[in-house]
Amino acid sequence: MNTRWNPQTRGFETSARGRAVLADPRLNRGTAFTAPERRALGLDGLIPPRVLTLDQQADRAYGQYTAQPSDLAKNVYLTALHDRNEVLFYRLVSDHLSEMLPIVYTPTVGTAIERYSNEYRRPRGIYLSVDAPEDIEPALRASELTAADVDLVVATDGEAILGIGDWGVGGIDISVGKLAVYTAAAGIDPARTLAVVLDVGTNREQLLDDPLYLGNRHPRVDTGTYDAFIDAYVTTVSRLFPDALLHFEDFGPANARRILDRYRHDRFVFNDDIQGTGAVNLAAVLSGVRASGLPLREHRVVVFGAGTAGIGVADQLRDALAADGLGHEDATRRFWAVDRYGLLTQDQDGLRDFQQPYARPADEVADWRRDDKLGGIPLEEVVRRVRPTVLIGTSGQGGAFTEAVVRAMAAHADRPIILPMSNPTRLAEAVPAELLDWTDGRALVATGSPFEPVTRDGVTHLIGQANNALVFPGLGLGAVVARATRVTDGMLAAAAHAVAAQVDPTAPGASILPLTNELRRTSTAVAVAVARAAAEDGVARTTIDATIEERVREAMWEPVYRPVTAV
Ligand SMILES: NC(=O)C1=CN([C@@H]2O[C@H](COP(=O)(O)OP(=O)(O)OC[C@H]3O[C@@H](n4cnc5c(N)ncnc54)[C@H](O)[C@@H]3O)[C@@H](O)[C@H]2O)C=CC1
Ligand SMILES: CC(=O)C(=O)O
Ligand SMILES: [Mg+2]
Repeated sequence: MNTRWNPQTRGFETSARGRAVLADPRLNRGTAFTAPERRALGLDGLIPPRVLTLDQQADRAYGQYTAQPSDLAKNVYLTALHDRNEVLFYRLVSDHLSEMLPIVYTPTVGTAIERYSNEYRRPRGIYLSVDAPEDIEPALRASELTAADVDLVVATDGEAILGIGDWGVGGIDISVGKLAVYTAAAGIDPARTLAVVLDVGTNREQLLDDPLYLGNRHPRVDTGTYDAFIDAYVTTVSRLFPDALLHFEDFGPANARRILDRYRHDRFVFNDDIQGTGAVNLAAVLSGVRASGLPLREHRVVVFGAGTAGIGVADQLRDALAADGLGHEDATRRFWAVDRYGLLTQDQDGLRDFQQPYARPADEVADWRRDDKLGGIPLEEVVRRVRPTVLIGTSGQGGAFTEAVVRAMAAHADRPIILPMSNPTRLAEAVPAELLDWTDGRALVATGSPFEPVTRDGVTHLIGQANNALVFPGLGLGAVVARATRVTDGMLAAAAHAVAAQVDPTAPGASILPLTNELRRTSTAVAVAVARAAAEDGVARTTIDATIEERVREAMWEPVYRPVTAV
């Protein structure tokens, strides 16, 4: 049995017949198969006689979806639909993007990952095991995709899923969820993508003890074994699919930065938590700066949670402050990074290499209040001393931006920019309604997971989602259209500026980021900006000219049925 996409006819050709057609989610259109198609594909009698349109199917599916009793059940329903009929799945998600994004993505994808081995129905993606590195190539080849067929591979090692930690093989659902967002938000062709989990074990006892756990039942491997496995993955996937962008997701803090730095200069790789998050945060701050009126170079930034995302965020923002006239050194000194033992200071043991640039000299903070239980200078003291204008949360610590912290900040900032970016929802450092209350409606807020608008004093404040989902889909699309060979800092900065340019944050209650129901428009703008930046940085393999916007739109896959020809 053989199925292939014919780019000339823009349709599928398949030797599959009967139930095999219905079992392939790329080909299957269920009750929408027409009478001639049913005859040609051996489907007569296998489907009820009425032929429905995609619109009718989408209506029915929406009814089934809304009847599900919980968010997790909705996620399971959509996963099953995805496995059954890919076009219908994307049609449904695209039609109800704001409603369904929280189900296929944060927060519910977090629950789905925690429940992976219990809710498992059928496989999706590619499962690579550290115990069988020799199987990397055969597993990738089993996708039946050839060198020119793959645009994007999203891989996780499952160690730092959102803010919920190590979930081992269940992490595959974050790769699947990110790909669903790539397609729904930016029209990345789902047939040209692969979701991967790099199963290197898990340190979560609960999983190791669970007889149903589906991943490798051993602790995470040592660094040497890990690095060799990652290298085998990167090398093999780049050889088999030389044009594919390798997206890394939710790696742990000991590995994420190291792996990115190892490959970013000579491979087509992207770490979403470092680079995508950095870009969306920069967009939120640029937009907040417009609303506040205080020039970028005058801002002071506290980052709470100095891990993969937090320092990724700091690095891109630091470069923007530097470019706004401060220079690298002075810009770096505008940052105070707080982690689990309080403010990062140069005399602290155990700082990670990527944290070190932001550690403050010990003598500068010698008289700041320390908290002995914490083992350092707490967030509240940092805020009182620093008087920040921007406060960013990437700690995974729900509620960490307390009333005292926020009021201390608001005492010295007219329009405090406060971004609780941690996911899922329950781990947000603060919720928008409280932030607006504690700041008398002055705070400029965006959050990692979705929140409802907040109305106070007659003003409705729309809450933008400071989530890398505003960046990575368009970044991927722009990189694919430009046929880029690297993801450069220029491409990330261009993405951030493009996102910020989508909104007018100056109106009362306006969101500082584009809303998710406009995600497709945002992704288009990001893709155009990224393609142009790729050309400027000399990493594009096509000419980028005035037609780029049209080319980006044309490249976007739409959820409509394509012809299926029996061969
Ligand atoms: N909105 C967005 O687009 C994104 C949000 N995130 C969120 O950021 C959070 C962190 O993710 P990663 O950076 O990937 O994880 P990570 O594990 O690399 O970093 C978390 C950091 O928080 C620190 N931390 C832990 N407890 C703390 C405490 N009590 N006080 C201060 N710091 C503490 C850890 O030591 C670590 O440095 C997660 O909740 C994740 O969902 C991550 C990526 C994108
Ligand atoms: C959004 C995302 O990438 C995270 O929370 O890890
Ligand atoms: Mg992530």
